[in-house]
Amino acid sequence: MERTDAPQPYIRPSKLTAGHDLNDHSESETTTLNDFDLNEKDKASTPSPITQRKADDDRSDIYQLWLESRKQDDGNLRALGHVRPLTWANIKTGRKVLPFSLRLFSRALREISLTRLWLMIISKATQGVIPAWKGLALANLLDCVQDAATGNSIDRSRVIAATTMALLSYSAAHLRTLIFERNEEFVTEKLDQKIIYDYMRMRIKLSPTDLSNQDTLDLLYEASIIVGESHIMTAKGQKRWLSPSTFLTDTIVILTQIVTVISNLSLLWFNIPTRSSDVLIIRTVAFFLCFLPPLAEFFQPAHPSMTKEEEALLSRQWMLNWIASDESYKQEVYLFDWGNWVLKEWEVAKAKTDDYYKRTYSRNTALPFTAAQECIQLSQYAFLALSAYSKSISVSSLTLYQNAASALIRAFQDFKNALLNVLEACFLSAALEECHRMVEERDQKRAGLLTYAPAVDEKGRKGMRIEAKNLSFTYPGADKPSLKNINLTIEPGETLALVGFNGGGKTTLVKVLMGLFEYEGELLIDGIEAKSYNPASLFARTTACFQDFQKYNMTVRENIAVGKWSSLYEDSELEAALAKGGASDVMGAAGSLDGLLCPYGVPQAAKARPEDDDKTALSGGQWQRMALARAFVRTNDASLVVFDEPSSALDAKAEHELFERIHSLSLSESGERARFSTVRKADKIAVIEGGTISEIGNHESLMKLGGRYAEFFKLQADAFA
Ligand SMILES: Nc1ncnc2c1ncn2[C@@H]1O[C@H](COP(=O)(O)OP(=O)(O)OP(=O)(O)O)[C@@H](O)[C@H]1O
Repeated sequence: MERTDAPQPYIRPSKLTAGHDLNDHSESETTTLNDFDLNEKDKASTPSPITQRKADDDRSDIYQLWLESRKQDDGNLRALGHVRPLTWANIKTGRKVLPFSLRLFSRALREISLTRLWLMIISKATQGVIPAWKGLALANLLDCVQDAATGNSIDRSRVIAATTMALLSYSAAHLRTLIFERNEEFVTEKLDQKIIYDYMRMRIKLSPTDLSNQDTLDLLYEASIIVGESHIMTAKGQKRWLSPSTFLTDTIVILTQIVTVISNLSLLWFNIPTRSSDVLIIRTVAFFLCFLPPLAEFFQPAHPSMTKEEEALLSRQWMLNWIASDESYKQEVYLFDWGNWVLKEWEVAKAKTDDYYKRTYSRNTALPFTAAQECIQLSQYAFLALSAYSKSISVSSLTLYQNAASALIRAFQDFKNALLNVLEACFLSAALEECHRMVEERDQKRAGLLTYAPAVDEKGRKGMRIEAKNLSFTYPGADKPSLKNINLTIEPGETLALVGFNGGGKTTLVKVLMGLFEYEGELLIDGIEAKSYNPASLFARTTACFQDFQKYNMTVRENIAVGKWSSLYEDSELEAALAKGGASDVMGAAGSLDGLLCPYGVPQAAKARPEDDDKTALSGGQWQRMALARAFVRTNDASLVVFDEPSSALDAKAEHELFERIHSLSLSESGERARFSTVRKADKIAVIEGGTISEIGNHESLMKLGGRYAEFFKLQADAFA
């Protein structure tokens, strides 16, 4: 990578410190340099959440089919993660979705040898024949017993043959497991791992913009179920977990059950020995009676669906459950004693979600069908008992019939459950395939974009030249823009500090300027529209320490190398970054660069678990220094350096040292005390209020203006006087 040792610009949104009630200032007091208010035309050009959703109508066929699978009879969409019922409409949609789902699985199956796959299919098919074989073997054995009981002569060879067949049939199931089980485990494990790995890769590639689109989030939620990360909600309100191999294993279960059904039906038709002339009647009636109980299953009406409000309350219930059980909430729950409130709120939410279950059970549609099944089953036995009474049927035939009938009922039940699972897996994997497609399509588009290379300007300065013209941004789902008509220029090597009220838009502006969000208006990097660059090439030239940095439960080495993974084993580089972040003492506390850090805060609590024994817990400020080291490790490659509230958890000495280092990066002037003193050294200072720049200039010009900046500066200077 090319290195830049020349001055680099940094954008430093400096937030006003607590203790000054600056939020009391009304918007009307704002001294506005430019008229940044949106006129009607500008408002029209700012994308509203609705126009964003409309644009999603252009989505692919997979997306449309996935959406169709969520449609309910009343026209509303089924809640995410709620099982689709087994209806003809869903089966038809499933058939259309199948080629897309198969694409996902065929990619994963390529990793598995065809021989192994065929072995699995054959072993499962043989499993389907075993119940019929067992039934037949038992019937033959019973025939021998009956002959013996009625005093007929015993044919020894027949008894031996029947016993051997019974033994073989009963041990066949165990033998099949012994021989093929490992292969089945291997195939499903490989399939699961490949799909989960691809899913992780896809999620890693998603940008913050992707993740702020509600439709994408919906797709991701359903995609996360098929990889076993999240659960599905059954019609009875129970949680169930699926795995990627569910699709394969349950498709094979369907095949197995088809074999079971065919083998048992042929057994019933061809192998019930009867002794009288009413053979055909008995066979026909017995045969068709077997179909009735399972058929009744398919005509059960679906459970009612949840309303939006019930769905939201169910999420609230889970959230409250999480607050009660997760240790990260413990401190506040315990100290503020709001555990009882959590329990009470859970009960309130539960009372409302109970309405759904009451509705489900008041319409217990399963009952008449279960009763019908039982009646049919009883009538089968009554019919057969009568046949036996009239000596139309033998004991062995009766047993064979009973075995075959129950095997058929079980097979239909398993067939139905497997079909339900395959159908669900089909829709969920379609959601996953759509996410893959989106990411692939975007990657292809990006391949044709420009690669950013830092230029040297006419004054010999390296770094990015950033120019924003009428830049606006609205968070997807928000009803008003967070940034409105921002106009500013940062020259290479220049420093910009952003100041303003909480919620003014400083972090949002920084993230938009970094290319993390899509925007309206123009953003030029070295004179070229930012959207024309491949974002990865821009990010390779950017470093940042975010306000909401992460604490990784990893080694010190890994915690820093997050900023530049190529330096993972470059000890001197990592140690230099630690020193720049003021975090050298962290290495001392952890023992070495390989010491494990614990993000849970309180060491005793963390060490309550054996796996946490060798971890080092850090203070808030120490974690912030680690995050700074992460940002500093890539400063040599960076043309844009961003610090968003880098000193919020630092003590006064550490803060002073940090800004000294930041200024040495950008060659700014030497510093004074406290936070605003660091801001005054920036080449440009912008005051952000209500998503617009209300003042921009250097410290002297803004002080002379006597506007908002001068007011902020005076307030903080007074606080330190
Ligand atoms: N993910 C989001 N979705 C919708 N709106 C958001 C989101 N994040 C921020 N906002 C809104 O954007 C506005 C600007 O927020 P931003 O975080 O940029 O402010 P800030 O100036 O950095 O505030 P602070 O000083 O408190 O960090 C706020 O009104 C906030 O409600």
